[in-house]
Amino acid sequence: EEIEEATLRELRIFLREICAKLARNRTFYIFTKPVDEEVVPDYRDIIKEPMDLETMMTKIDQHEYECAQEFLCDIDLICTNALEYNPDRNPEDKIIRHRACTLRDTAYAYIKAEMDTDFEDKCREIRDRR
Ligand SMILES: Cc1noc(C)c1-c1cc(NS(=O)(=O)c2ccccc2)cc(C(=O)O)c1
Repeated sequence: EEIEEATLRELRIFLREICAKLARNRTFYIFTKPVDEEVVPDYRDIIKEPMDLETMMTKIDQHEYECAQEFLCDIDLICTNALEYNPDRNPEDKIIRHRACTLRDTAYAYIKAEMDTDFEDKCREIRDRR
C-alpha cells in the first residue's frame, strides 16, 4: 500500500547511505567485494554463504531488505565468515578478524545513531504483515 512503499523507499535510501559509508572506509576494503576464488581457492569449501558490501548494495536495490535488522544480519555474516575462515593466531588472521569486528561494531553504531527506533519498528510491522 502507498504509505508502506514510501516507508520502504526511505529505508532503502538510509541503508544505501550506511553501506556506502562503510565501503568508503579503507579499513573495510577487503569486505567491499566477494572473496576472489582465484586468490583464495578453498574459500567456498569452507564458507557456505559468502557476503560482501557490494552484494549488499545490490540487495538493497533489489528490495531484499525490509528492515535494518535484516541488513545487520548480512553485516554479521560478513563478520562471522571472516572469523571462521581466518581463525589462527598468526598476525594476518588477527588483522582480518579485528577488521571484521570493527566493521560489525561500526555498522551497528551507524544504525543506532542514525535510525529512529520507531521507524525500524514500522518497517518490522510491514515485514511481519507480508
Ligand atoms: C575478505 C577475506 N576473507 O577471507 C580472506 C582470506 C579474505 C581476503 C581476501 C583477499 N583477496 S580478494 O582478492 O579476495 C579481495 C580483494 C579486495 C577486496 C575483496 C576481496 C585479500 C585479503 C587481505 O587481507 O588482503 C583478505
